[in-house]
Amino acid sequence: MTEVINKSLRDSKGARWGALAVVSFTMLCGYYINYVISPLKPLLEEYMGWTSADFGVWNSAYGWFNVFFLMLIFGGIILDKMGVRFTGLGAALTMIVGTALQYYAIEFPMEGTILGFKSSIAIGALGFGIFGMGVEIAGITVSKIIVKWFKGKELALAMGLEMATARMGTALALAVPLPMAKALGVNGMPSISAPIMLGLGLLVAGFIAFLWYTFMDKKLEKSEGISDEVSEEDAFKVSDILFIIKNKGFWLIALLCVLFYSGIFPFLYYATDLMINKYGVNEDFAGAIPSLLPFGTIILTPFFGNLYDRKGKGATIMLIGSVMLLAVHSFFAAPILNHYIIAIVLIILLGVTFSLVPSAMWPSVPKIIPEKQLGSAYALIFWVQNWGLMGMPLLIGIVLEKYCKVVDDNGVFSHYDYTLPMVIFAATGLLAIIVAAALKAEDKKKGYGLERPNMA
Ligand SMILES: C[C@H](N)C(=O)N[C@@H](CCCCN)C(=O)O
Repeated sequence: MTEVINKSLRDSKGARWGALAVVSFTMLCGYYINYVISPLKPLLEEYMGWTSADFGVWNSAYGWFNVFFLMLIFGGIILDKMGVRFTGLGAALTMIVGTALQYYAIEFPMEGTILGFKSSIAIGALGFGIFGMGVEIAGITVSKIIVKWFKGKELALAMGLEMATARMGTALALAVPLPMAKALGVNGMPSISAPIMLGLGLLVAGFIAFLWYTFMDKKLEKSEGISDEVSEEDAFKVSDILFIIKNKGFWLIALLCVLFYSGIFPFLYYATDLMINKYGVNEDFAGAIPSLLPFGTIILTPFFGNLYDRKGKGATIMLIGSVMLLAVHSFFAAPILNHYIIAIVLIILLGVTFSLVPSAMWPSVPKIIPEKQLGSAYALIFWVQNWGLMGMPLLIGIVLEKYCKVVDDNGVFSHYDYTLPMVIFAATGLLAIIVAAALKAEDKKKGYGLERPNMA
């Protein structure tokens, strides 16, 4: 007698890792645009008259719509109501529209001001804000997709691999734009918009990849006997938000997330400039040092994810990562430690830190929040995190402009002193330690299972 067993497509290794590869590529394209202007800061100041504060405004715009217009929260609700296919395609399209605006602002600089900002900064920042909305909603959508395919399996490894792939986009963005803008320049004038055009092309490719994923998603649901992407029973209800925000474990993860990521992502916006101003690295190579950070995470995030899947200890991993964040930024702040080799070592250590916390944090959320509320839970965490991603670049930009300009004997600007900004970044590490310790204690009390392996 032959036994017929209906297997979910999730059970096929090829199908689930294939789906992961496709959606991870979409994230890689988005992460490239996240950082594309960071290495261009010196060129933007020299050739387009930007100040550090302009740079800070542009980068903080990433969170404007997510934070003030609650677009991330709406995005999470849409995700739980409409499903991953609709939301993911919408997010990928939004990234393209936002980036087109950024390209326009850089390629066709405008005179005058809008709402007190230089016109080009205002238009470009608007574009970055729209892009930020798209890439964040894409991020929560992809997180939900990974849980859909990998729950009870290699969840943390899969999330680690997705982040690793996305970070290749970050590495590309830190290493390529400056040499590319210079190489494609004409008559000594660099082509600052060219790296953004490259990103636009990548985003279109990312959109096509996600379109491909939607077919895989349909197949998965068919294999599980689901005809409608969101069933009546699973549909999102407003009471779900109340359930999430009443959960102390959720708030501790959200707080740790905003503190930890405020010490990393905004730091990356300024890292190339830090290398030039503090460590005296040549402009042409300065982006290469921070780009080591994502490279390290590409290997280590899946490594720690796999460790979490098999051995557990998620809360401990997050605590160790937070301690390392404080240590690394404190060394960056120390004025006498200014040899570029120290910068390289610190960036590598920051890469380890940046692998530890995310590899344990994101796969821990499904241990605290049920799957049908996951879209909204990830969205709320991203929303809290976006306050930091928005506020921190602005704060650092203003601090640099007001308190960190060093002038030479003739009163001419010579360089930025990065001590104070780095002390601010170190403070995020200190606060993260306190929250990570509280999360570990809460896990012990409530039994979320953060210290237990993910795999059954
Ligand atoms: C910037 C974004 N809000 C974010 O936090 N991204 C995380 C990845 C979160 C999704 C994990 N499946 C990152 O570390 O890049």
